[in-house]
Amino acid sequence: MSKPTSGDYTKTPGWLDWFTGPSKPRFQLPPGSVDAHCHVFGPGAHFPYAPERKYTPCDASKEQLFALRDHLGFARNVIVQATCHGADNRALVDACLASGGMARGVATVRRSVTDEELQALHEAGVRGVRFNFVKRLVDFTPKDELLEIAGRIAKLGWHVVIYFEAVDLPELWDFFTSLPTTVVVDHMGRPDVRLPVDGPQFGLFLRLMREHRNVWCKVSCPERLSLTGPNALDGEPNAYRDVVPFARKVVEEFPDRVLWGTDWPHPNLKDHMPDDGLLVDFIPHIAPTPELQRQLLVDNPMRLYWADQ
Ligand SMILES: O=C(O)c1cc(C(=O)O)oc(=O)c1
Repeated sequence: MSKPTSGDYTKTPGWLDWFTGPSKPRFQLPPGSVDAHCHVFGPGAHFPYAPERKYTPCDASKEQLFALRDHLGFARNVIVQATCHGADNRALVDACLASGGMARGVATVRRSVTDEELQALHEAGVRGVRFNFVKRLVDFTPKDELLEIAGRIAKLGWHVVIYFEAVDLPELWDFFTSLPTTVVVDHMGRPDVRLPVDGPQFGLFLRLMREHRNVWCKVSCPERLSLTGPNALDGEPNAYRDVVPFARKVVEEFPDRVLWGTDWPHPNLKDHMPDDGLLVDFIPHIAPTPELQRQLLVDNPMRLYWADQ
């Protein structure tokens, strides 16, 4: 793959660029698989980063994303608006439009968005909005504003993607369970994987999914959640073993409400940048049967993002 650039921007100190030589996965993805969580960053020279951003990344263009898709063997992408672009969805829309229908988007919008703008996003391929509660990534948005947005996008048949840390779930529970749409949780609600999979913290998340059948989960980002690895580098076939029991529990209990994505280009990783080919090799550890793999990678994302097909 071509190398990451950063144009006139100065990257956040310590920023790790995405890995330019991903291996070919050993795991053969089912035909039609969807990478249901990835981002584009800029390029900043065409699509400036938002003034209110909390980090400045290296660029990660649509061409580089689509090259990775083809290399890994995915058919489609769901591109999630990254916080470094704030509520300016131009890079996301540009990527969706350039994909020939093979990418859908999840946008970030403010209360001031007009119905015409929402309609234009829909036509570009946007099917959801993201509400972010991770304090190191965004400033607080009042819940009444988010509820108003949720009510408006529900009419378009869109869903809400939520990103939060496990310790904040008790406080956010009432808000999440009041949302009128399908709700997709990013990165399993970021559990602390040192705690037991059947303990109270992850138990609360499982309860959210058990009691609320509109809640879905991305069983993604083992590279963020893992504390003991081993990392997906240097041909490691069994990466991030400490995350496996958590993801596998969710896949096996809720096989029709799970999604998977690479999270490329992996913003804000601090200690290593994974080989995306080896990340794909993580999938059969959490979805061990062909049936579970097909649901996770094809049937579920197609139902949510390409419902018209
Ligand atoms: O944990 C993160 O730093 C992170 C950031 C973003 C974003 O900036 O949008 O998205 C993700 O999925 C994860």
